[in-house]
This record gives sequence, structure tokens and C-alpha cells, in this order.
Amino acid sequence: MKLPWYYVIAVIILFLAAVAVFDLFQDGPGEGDVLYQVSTIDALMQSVYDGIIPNEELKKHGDIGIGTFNGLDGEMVAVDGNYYQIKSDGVAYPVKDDMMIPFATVTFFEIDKTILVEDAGNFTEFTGKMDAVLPSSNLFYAFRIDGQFPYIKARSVPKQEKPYPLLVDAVANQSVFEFHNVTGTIVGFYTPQYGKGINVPGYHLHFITDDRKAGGHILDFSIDEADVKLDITPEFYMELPTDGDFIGVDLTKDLHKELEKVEK
Ligand SMILES: CC(=O)[C@](C)(O)C(=O)O
Repeated sequence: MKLPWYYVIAVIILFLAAVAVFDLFQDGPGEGDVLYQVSTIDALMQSVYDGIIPNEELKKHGDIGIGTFNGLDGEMVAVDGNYYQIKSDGVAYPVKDDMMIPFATVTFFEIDKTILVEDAGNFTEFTGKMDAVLPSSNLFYAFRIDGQFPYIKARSVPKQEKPYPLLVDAVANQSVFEFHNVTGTIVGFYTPQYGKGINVPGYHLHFITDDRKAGGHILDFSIDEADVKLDITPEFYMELPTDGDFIGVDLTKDLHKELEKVEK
């Protein structure tokens, strides 16, 4: 018995609809929640600044993220699939596809949870409020916070020349930018304490203004009221250098004291 073509079409549509509805009621993270990382923070701390993949490759793995560029030339902010390089002049430049990346963390952002944060007077208070409501301190998360912020203190670092200095020495020449009552987007990641050495344990946040013209690596900030959009990223993929300074760098050291000087 040959079914009329419209019967077949109807069955296919019904099947696809059933799959879509089933997916909507699935708990937990969305599909493809992969955190994609280039190199490690402890390698960066020890001057591994030569890029290993071009930004054209990196952006295939995420539409939101943070990082830096070849020679430690500025701060990366990726949001809505647009990648920006905030240089030490404080200006956000579009990232060219051939720019090489030594360190970055990106993902395709899917909101799994929205957390209202109120009256966080500084980064430490923000951390305390978030730590109290995170689903678990054992998971990796991506964050996005759009809004107006009473205060943001951010930095960028100038391009370094070889022989490269340690990150803790490079940031001694950082440019610091202070924003007051500024509207924009904070993007970043939470790394569990067991991930130290791989990325910044706790919160690593970058900022870009609403007009996408300025920003940097967040050293301090405050929130009156904002929705923190959170993406649970249970899968982790890391791209490591197979040559250059990474091969011989000592990654057994405990650098948490140096990291505290660099990150905040
Ligand atoms: C260079 C910089 O500020 C980074 C990559 O965001 C960091 O070191 O955390």
C-alpha cells in the first residue's frame, strides 16, 4: 500500500516536533556544552606567549570567551560571536582571523541558569554571592552579565618582546582603565579549585563596553543589580602547544601567590 506523500511529510513533521518538545523538557545543561581552552594559565604565567592557533580556528569553538594574543598583546573579549582585542591603549579592535592565540577559553553560550545579583560592592562580594548559589563548586561555568555597572576597573597589557618576561612582571606595565556607571557586557569563566594551573581558579572575567569600543581584564567591579547568565560546561577540550616554550616550561610549580598578583 503506497501512502500519499502528504502522509509521509506529516509523520516526519510530527517526529521532529516530538524530539523538539522532549529536548525542551530535558533538565541540565544544553547540548554541546564544551569549554574549549588554548594552553594553560600556568604556562602563560611563565611567559608562554607565542600563539599556537589563529583566531579563525578559535572562533569555530565558541561565540563567547576571553584570552590574549601573540606576545601577550592585549585582552580578548568574545561576545555574540564577535572577537575583540583590547590593547594597552584601551581601545577594542576587531580581531583579525590570522591573529595567533597563546591562551584563550571559549564556548558556545547557552543559558542554563540566571542568577540575580544585588549590591555586590566589589569583586570579593560578587564572588561570595555567586559561590553561595552556584549549582556546584566542582563544575566549570561560562558567564555573561549585561547591564550597567557602577564601577569597573580593568586592565590591558602591552605586547611583550623576547626574551619574554614573566606575566607577573609584564603586568607591572599594564594599563588600568576605570569606568563609572558604565553599560556593557562582562564575560568569563569559573574554574574549580582543582583546575588551578589550567585556568584561574574561581572567577576570571573580562569586560567590554556596550559600544564595543573599550574594556579589559577585570581587576575589580561592583554591581547594584544584574542578571548573571550562567552556562554549565561539563565538557572540556584543551589545545596544547607541541613545540616552543611550552615543551620545556616547568608546570609543577605552585604559582598561586604569583597568580593572585596578576589576576586582581
Ligand atoms: C593577560 C590577561 O590579563 C589574561 C589572559 O586575562 C590573564 O592573564 O588572566
